[in-house]
Amino acid sequence: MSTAGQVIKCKAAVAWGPAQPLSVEEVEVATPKKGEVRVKILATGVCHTDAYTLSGKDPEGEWWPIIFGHEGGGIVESVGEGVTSVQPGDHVIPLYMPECGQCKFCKSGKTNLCSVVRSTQVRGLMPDETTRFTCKGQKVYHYMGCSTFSQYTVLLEISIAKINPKASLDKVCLLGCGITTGYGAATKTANVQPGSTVAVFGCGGVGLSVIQGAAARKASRIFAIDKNPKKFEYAKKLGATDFINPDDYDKPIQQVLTELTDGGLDYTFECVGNTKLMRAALESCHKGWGESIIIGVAGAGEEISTRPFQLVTGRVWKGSAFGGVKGRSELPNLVEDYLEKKLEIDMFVTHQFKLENINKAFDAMHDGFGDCIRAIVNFE
Ligand SMILES: NC(=O)C1=CN([C@@H]2O[C@H](COP(=O)(O)OP(=O)(O)OC[C@H]3O[C@@H](n4cnc5c(N)ncnc54)[C@H](OP(=O)(O)O)[C@@H]3O)[C@@H](O)[C@H]2O)C=CC1
Ligand SMILES: N[C@@H](CCC(=O)N[C@@H](CSC=O)C(=O)NCC(=O)O)C(=O)O
Ligand SMILES: [Zn+2]
Ligand SMILES: [Zn+2]
Repeated sequence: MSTAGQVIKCKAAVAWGPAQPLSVEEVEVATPKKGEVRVKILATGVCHTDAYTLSGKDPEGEWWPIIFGHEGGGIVESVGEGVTSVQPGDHVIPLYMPECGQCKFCKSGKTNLCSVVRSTQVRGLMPDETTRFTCKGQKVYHYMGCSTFSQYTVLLEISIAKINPKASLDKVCLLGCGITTGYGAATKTANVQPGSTVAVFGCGGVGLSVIQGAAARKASRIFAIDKNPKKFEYAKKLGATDFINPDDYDKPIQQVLTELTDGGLDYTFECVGNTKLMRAALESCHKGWGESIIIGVAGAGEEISTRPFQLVTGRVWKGSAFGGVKGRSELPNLVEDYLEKKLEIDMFVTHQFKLENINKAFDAMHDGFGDCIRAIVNFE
């Protein structure tokens, strides 16, 4: 029976305040307005950025109660007025980085940072300054324009990538953030060249995806750097050639790496969110041309530093959001790569939970034993 045109009551994990466990509640999900789409979420990954904002330390995340989640996969349930690019039944990935195709950023051809709705999205609102969720009579805020920790969510049409329905949503949901971010950072932001040398600081879901991207670009040496040696098993399978635990050395990691690579690396990537490691990653780059890409999200108020001489002498510091990938036009190609077995995703799914146990998914992510790359919440 169609639910189009009706308010849907369903389950969602609601965050009522910072640093509290999520609470699975019945929520009401309003009908999609003009340019909006209501999506039934089948699976969602849990990303460190969800935990970061839940911790209360995200300067852009002060809106409670809120429904987190931004790494989902689902099926279109109904569409609002004027929506033409998707229809009920389409398989989709929500995008925290929209692609409107019209704004200054989209038209520049230089960036994926579509900014047309950012001012409302970071305040947990739809562009009309309202939300589509209520719970216990209270307004509930959206998160990163996605809110995938809900059985149903409302998204903007420009925040949806339509994908091949042959792909399992409980795998390709990871393209909604972690895998696309790392893979894109290597293949788009850095544009790693064949034969080059690469070092990846932090081998979680994001860093491992950088490794996969660097291997796809036929880098000659790929250093996997992590304090947790269990991550090296995954790194090796994805193409890393060298494995370094900084705790095994009594000198700075940048010195270790420059000595091992005749002066430094062509590309380095920081995939932890640690500002000291960001400096180490920059200073591990080769003089004259080495590029360091910051991907990790650092804590509020933290700043990066280095001697300006590091830049004067030709090292380049860059950042990457969502891997520089334009979600609507480029993400569906990654799904095709997955279906053609050119892109590994399955290996990243190390833990699965039902929505009722979503807090255990956060625990798994934080457990520190190194056996969780990505925890998935399955809704069905
Ligand atoms: N820019 C963007 O668009 C995006 C950014 N992010 C950010 O990227 C970062 C990485 O995400 P994700 O891969 O999911 O995170 P993980 O925590 O899964 O991975 C980080 C890895 O780095 C290890 N580590 C921690 N400290 C060090 C250190 N000093 N030296 C070497 N290794 C270290 C961790 O080990 P251990 O587990 O033992 O702590 C872990 O294995 C996060 O900050 C996240 O918020 C995520 C998605 C998009
Ligand atoms: N709000 C935080 C910064 C959060 C951040 O850097 N987000 C990344 C995506 S992280 C995904 O897991 C991003 O792409 N940001 C681009 C944007 O426009 O928000 C803070 O203020 O520190
Ligand atoms: Zn994320
Ligand atoms: Zn745009």
